[in-house]
Amino acid sequence: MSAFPKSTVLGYPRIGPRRELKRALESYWDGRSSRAELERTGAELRERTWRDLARLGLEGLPSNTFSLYDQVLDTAVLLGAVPSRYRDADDPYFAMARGTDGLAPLRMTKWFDTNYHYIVPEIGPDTVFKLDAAKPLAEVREARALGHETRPVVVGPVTFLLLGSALDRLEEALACYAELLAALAAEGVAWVQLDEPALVGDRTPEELAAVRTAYDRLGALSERPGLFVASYFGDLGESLPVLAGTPVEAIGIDLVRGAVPAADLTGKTVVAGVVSGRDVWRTSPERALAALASVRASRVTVSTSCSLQHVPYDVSAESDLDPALRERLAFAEQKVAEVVALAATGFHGTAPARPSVALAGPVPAEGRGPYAVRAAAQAEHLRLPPLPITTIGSFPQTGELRAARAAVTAGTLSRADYERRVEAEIEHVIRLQERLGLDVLVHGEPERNDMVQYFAEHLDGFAVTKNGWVQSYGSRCTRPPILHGDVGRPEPITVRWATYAQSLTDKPVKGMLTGPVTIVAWSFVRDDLPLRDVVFQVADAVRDEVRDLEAAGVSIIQVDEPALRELLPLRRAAQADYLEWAVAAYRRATSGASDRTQIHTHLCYSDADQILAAIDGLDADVTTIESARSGARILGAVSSFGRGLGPGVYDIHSPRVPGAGEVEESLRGIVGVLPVERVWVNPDCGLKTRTYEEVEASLTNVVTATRRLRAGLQA
Ligand code: MET
Ligand SMILES: [Zn+2]
Repeated sequence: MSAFPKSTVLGYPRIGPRRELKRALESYWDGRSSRAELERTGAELRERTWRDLARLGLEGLPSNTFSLYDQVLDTAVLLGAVPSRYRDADDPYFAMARGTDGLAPLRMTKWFDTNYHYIVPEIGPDTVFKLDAAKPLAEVREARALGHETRPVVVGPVTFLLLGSALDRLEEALACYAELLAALAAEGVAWVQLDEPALVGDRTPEELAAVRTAYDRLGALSERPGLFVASYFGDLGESLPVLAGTPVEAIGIDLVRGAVPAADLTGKTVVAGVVSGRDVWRTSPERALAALASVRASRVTVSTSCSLQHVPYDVSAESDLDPALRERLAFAEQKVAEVVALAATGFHGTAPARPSVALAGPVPAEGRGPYAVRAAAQAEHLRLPPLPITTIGSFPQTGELRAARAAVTAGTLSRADYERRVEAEIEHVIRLQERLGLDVLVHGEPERNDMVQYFAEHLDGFAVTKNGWVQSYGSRCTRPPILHGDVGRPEPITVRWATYAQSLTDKPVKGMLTGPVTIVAWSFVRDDLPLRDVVFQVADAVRDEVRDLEAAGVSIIQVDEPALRELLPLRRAAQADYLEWAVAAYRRATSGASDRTQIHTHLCYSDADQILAAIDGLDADVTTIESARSGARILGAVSSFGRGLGPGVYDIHSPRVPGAGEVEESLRGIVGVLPVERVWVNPDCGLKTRTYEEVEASLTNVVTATRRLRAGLQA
């Protein structure tokens, strides 16, 4: 077996430096281009990545890190775990990812504690595991034709099965992995990378036994490449001795989030993740070298802490950033260069001084009364019908609006003209909601490029990038702001749009804000202060905005926290502390409102099950929460909250329009579990990714269904 290369990365961004993949996907989905054209874009992006990594001097190039949608979905296809209902679709792969007219997509959720979303494998009694190794083999051959030997990367069996809640199918899955390893060996592949991020979470004895079985079994195969099991996003903990006891030759350890293991790993190669794949800061060479020098193993390879898919491509594309800030930054290209540079040294260095720790300011006194008092004051003031209908905030972001924003940046459209367009859009959205018969209206968020970036652009302490895109799911990308200094709110941000919208209608208009945890979770955050203190600084800025909205006459204010679950530490031991300060931050942001002001919060994407007590602790008057896409599992759990609840009645991630009957059924399910007087009717999430046509049809059906239920209530 050849030695593991001295430098590598666990994965690389794939959306394209100018989001080429996004454009190619959307064009294919819209029927403007063929599958062959899409494949061509994919091939160009792969070629470019391998060329760049080789040019930077990286030794170990990964392959199969490219994906047309998601690497977990690719693994499902690899193992034959394609539910039969998708097999006859025109394009089964995208039917699973996005749904079709007649088929709902597979469930999607967040990849560990990142803002990347993967497609949840559906493994049921009908699943027949059967290897289809076409994709990894094709990428190995494609790279070879370009002059690169590569290490295919595949999600490992334990993580894949845990994500699909099917660890009991280990034997069948292992048979496929064994066949895959044989096929790769026959292809002349020297190393394969099996990603097992699930091993950094708390694992039961049964799960640890599965790790042992899996890697003993795969390790015992006679015809196979070297096995590199990559962990990331934290410490391996109790999984490390188990893995170390199997015949795998190389183990990947995240030395940014986790500590250098005390264990002696002589006999193994340790692929040491010392360059962070989760932030945008330059690596401290002293800290990295100190970590590298203290690993006890037969061989140490320098690597990133996880795939670089979570960071943007290249700092040098950011000419507008303050040079002093730019100096501190490293995106994917710069991080590869750091890996190469570290590998070229002899791993000698000293530990750096610890960063100084700032204390959070005093927590503002709680201003709000108990829920019963608030609810009475709000009911009196708002006079809403039973089952009030609302939306989550955003309406479709039209191409015209995006073009207008680009024109302002380019200097070809004046700010005043742009603001008139935003107002016209707000008026359109208000009229549409009135016509459809919604009860609590929104202004539609047309002025926001993104729910976090927009606030970052208006707060001190943040910088925004031009090209710093990171894939969120499929073709969707976000451009996380960079929180690099102390946060402050120099002036009101949303008040003028909210009051303009309210001036157009007699129905209440909700003010829409992004919560402190979400703003921080979806930004790249300074690493010289404890996260909690950074979040509290943001919370104080949101608190100022809540106060100003209220003073301007806005009587419902929604503070979104879709990322509350995302920052939850993967290890249980650290979770309570996080949840305590996250909830405190939310209350700090919202508790300046009077009892008469109704505070809403919104959560989505996440498996909320683990953080229910914290969601309850937010003490929002109304909680709207994704429910339709995740199969309404959440209902029973939230029924104890005792305040307003809006479980989503339809999935907004798919272009499919739900029928009125379907919405009615889902609503009946909801009022079967929750007291009807507390139920709100709303979609799973905001509507910005949909078209007006879809939105109008869907909301029409939502109103029809709600009216049928209301009629039943009166009868
Ligand atoms: C990801 S949660 C989105 C909430 C936001 N208010 C919207 O409607 O788009
Ligand atoms: Zn949402």
